[in-house]
Amino acid sequence: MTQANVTIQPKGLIVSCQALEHEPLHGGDTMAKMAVAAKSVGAVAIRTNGVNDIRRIREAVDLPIIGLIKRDMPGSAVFITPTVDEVTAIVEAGAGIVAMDVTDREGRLDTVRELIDCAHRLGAAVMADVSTFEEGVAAEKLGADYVGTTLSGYTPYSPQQEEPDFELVRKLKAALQVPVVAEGRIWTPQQAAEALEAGADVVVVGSAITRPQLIAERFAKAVAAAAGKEEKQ
Ligand SMILES: CC(=O)N[C@H](C=O)[C@@H](O)[C@H](O)[C@H](O)COP(=O)(O)O
Repeated sequence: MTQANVTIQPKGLIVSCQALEHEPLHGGDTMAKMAVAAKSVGAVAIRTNGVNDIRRIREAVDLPIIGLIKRDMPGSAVFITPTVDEVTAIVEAGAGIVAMDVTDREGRLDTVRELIDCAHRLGAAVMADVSTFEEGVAAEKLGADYVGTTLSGYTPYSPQQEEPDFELVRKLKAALQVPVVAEGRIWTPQQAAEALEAGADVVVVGSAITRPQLIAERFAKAVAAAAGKEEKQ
């Protein structure tokens, strides 16, 4: 798959290496090390947040980088690459693909074209993070090079579920020309494989690989539940 100057090997695994400021792995070269680990097992690209991690990962691995900047904007629910300032910073830091919110909130679909055009002018491709089928269709029309299911479950009007949204993957694949990225709540290798069966061109896995506190939490909860059961017996 070639968009702008970037190629992502189809049917591959993309590892999202992200740690926000409040997370234990934030800072330094920890996410770059995660990216090295991902590359060592054949990951075809890395998705990451923030200028520091984009730069460090750019130096550490020669894989395509999907960059984003999460920024809270006062009075807005949009937080993934909200403005052209972030688009510019992401490309300058070395990402070849810019991920951004392309949801139907706060008139975003009317204003996001400026961000998409900006990324393209700078020579980068665009991954649209959407939450519904309609947003995916709109994203392709607006010029996005990839459409990902990233935000399904994170807008109030999209399905709120614990499982990945494979139904959205299926519907997008049937309607779009651009590659469809399955992303969000993929926790097991089986689910990653299922994403491809649903029609995804590539699969992004994040927390299940790179957020140890969330991985550990699942074990801790299972152990606590089992301990509770034993006590009752
Ligand atoms: C909703 C949102 O903010 N998603 C973010 C987008 O970049 C990341 O926090 C996720 O880790 C990423 O989408 C991968 O998903 P998961 O970690 O579920 O595999």
